[in-house]
Amino acid sequence: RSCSWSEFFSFYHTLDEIYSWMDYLVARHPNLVSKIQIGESYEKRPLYVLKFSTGKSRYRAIWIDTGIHSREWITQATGVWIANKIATEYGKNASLTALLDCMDIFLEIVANPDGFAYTHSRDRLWRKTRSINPGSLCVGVDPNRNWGAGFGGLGASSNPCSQMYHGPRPFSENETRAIANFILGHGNVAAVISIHSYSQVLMYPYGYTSQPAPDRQELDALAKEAVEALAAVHGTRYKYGNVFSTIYPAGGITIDWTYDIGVKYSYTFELRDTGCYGFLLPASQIIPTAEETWPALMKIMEHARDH
Ligand SMILES: O=C(O)[C@H](Cc1ccccc1)CC(O)(O)C[N+](=O)[O-]
Ligand SMILES: [Zn+2]
Repeated sequence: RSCSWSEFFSFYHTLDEIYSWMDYLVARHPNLVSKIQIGESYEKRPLYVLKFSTGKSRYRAIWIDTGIHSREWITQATGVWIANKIATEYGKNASLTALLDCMDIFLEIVANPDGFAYTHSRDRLWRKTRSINPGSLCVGVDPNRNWGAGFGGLGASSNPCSQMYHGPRPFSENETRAIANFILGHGNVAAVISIHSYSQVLMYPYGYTSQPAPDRQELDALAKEAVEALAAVHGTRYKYGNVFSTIYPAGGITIDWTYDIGVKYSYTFELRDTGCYGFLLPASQIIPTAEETWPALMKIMEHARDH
């Protein structure tokens, strides 16, 4: 039985299957795709990032991460589909080709591999990293509260047993520190898109304060365009707005830190659904979810290229 790739994208996969597939993609598209390691997890797993680049020089870059919360399986699956989409449509799709002719894309599909492995082996609903908290029986830090912007503020907990435990200090986690160091080291990242699930929302800064972001007008207008492009595919409706007022206050989040270091186009997606299945979204919804997310991503990436 030949296993067609569309079948591959229709299923959730283990960490090893995704890492092997990354190597397959690189081997199949050696002039466009390469794999870099930005660090290692607490349990010493490699943190791999796929680089999509046509340029010899270092173009301005777009960063996309999926799976930073390990239980949000639709996000890693969407990351796999996005990687394949970029690799197979470069040279065919005019707008993607135009984008890659002057931008690089960096995609970290499994941003929390220790947690992801744990969702397969022990606890499907594990969210945090798997680092040991000294003096506590509770394991892990919330990697979306561990960033150095509004760290330890609203919407984060100092209790290691909490799902929103911010950790002992900013960037205490290998997994967040590796991304931050990569973005700072690259020095030319124009957009950061951190993909979560669920609740069907597209958000921009801030989460740590109710103060409006200086660029909120532009970020809001772009979010509106993006969710309209998303809805046009399968009719899925997203809300959009700043984190603080759209969902809840949250200090120490990825996009507040990237925005505050100067990455204007910092966004977070909360993919399907709105609570019917939640984190246990059926695999039958992987391809439809990825298909509708793609035009929204393209809107943000093209805008970042042009501004
Ligand atoms: O609380 C979170 O970190 C996200 C919501 C969010 C996402 C980005 C920035 C601030 C908050 C919700 C979720 O994706 O983690 C789903 N959940 O609550 O488990
Ligand atoms: Zn999340």
